Amino acid sequence: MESVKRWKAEEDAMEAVRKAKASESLCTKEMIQRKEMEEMLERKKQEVETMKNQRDELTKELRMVQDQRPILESQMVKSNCTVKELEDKIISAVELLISFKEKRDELRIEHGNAIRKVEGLRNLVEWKATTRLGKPQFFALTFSEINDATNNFDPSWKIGEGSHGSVYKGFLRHMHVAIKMLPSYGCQGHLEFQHEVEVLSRVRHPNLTTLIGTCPESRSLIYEYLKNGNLEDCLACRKNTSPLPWQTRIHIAAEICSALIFLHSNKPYIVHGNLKPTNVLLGTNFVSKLSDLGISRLSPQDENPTNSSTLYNNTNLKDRSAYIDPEYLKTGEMTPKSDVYSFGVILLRLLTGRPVLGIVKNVKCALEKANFNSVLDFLAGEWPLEQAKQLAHLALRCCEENRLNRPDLVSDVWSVLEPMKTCIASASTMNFEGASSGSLSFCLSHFSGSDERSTHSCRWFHVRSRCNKRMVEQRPQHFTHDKS
Ligand SMILES: Nc1ncnc2c1ncn2[C@@H]1O[C@H](COP(=O)(O)OP(=O)(O)OP(=O)(O)O)[C@@H](O)[C@H]1O
Repeated sequence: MESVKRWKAEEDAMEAVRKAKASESLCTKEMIQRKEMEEMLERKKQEVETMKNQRDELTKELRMVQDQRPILESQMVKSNCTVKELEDKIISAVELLISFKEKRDELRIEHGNAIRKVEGLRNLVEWKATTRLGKPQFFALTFSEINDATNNFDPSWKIGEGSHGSVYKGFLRHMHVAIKMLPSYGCQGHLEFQHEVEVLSRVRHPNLTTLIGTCPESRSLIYEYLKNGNLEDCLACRKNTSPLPWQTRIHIAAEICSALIFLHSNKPYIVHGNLKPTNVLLGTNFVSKLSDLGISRLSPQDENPTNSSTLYNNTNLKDRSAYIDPEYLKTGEMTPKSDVYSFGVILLRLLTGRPVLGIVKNVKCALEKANFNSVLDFLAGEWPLEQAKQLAHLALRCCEENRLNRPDLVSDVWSVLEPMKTCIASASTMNFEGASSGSLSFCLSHFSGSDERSTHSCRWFHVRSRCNKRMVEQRPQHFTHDKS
């Protein structure tokens, strides 16, 4: 019994020791956990501290920014105002510039027209003076004068070479002249040559190149010098020439027509007979004058203009024949209607600027297909389409194979060209301030076939001129451009 009690007591003691050990290890574990928790807590505290610091700094910065905000906002308002002011200034400066450019263009055109008028009047006065005196002043010059005038025929003074010889620029008796050196006499005698030249020198018109004199010794003819070269070079923009505006082209067509009417109305009539763009010379402000009048009679080689191939290659020859009246080629008979044919081809060249070969066919085709715009020379600016078409139809009538179907220069051609020419001139001087797209269509709808054609076309051209200003701005002005 005793032993049982002791065993039980030992058992209890062992159980108590076990429990004590278990609670000791639990306590150790808890202490470790507590330590870890305390460390974590410490770390979190530090993090919170750092975040607090950052928050404080950010709050400080935010406050500073908030303090600056009204200042920045007022600065922004100020700069917006300045930008607006500058924009307004730029807009008004651009408007001013555009109006200055428009004014400048108007003045240039006015200036050009005024100079044209003066030139025309001067030529008229000269012509009247010479016809009143009965005989124009005509010089017979010596070879030595011609030699001096051309700086001993300096090759750099040579300005052209045609089928009738070379042309030199010269300075003679204080004048710029063009000296044409014709080939040898052939069958023509000295007196005959002199007589022929004197007859030619009496034919004077503002749109005919004036023959000033002759040098029978060297068989040369002395003409006034036209500083803007020939129409062919201008249409092809050779030698750095700028494209001719459509207004100038219409002027040129009218001037050629006027010179031809003058020649044809002579008794007996005079036929130019060699009309082509190289024989249309352009002087100051692009006033045009026909050259080479009667030259075929002075040149032994040229019975038929298509035969004189000495100086020409095949292409040139073909181009030349494109201006020749087909009836003349068939019959050998040259009449004023032969000039009308050549004039028609020149008019087509002025309108289209295209090569002469096939030009009649091309324009006919374009008109038939209602595609005329595609053949117009856009380099000339914005053509007035209806008027350009009217001119194209007229030109095609001039180019009729049958002479009898070709129009009359006075009643059919001049009657169309003259009002157009006048309108272009008046458009530049008229102060048609109310021009707008509305007035443009008004003028368009009233132009053709009206009794008031002249008035309407004046307005029309004026409006059209204004519409063309943008293009004109990008073009050097022919009216004032000195190309000598
Ligand atoms: N009076 C002039 N003023 C300025 N240049 C001129 C003058 N006469 C002729 N020229 C220039 O010389 C070139 C040659 O003229 P020319 O009349 O001899 O030959 P063309 O007209 O070319 O051909 P063709 O002999 O078949 O008529 C002209 O195209 C022109 O450029």
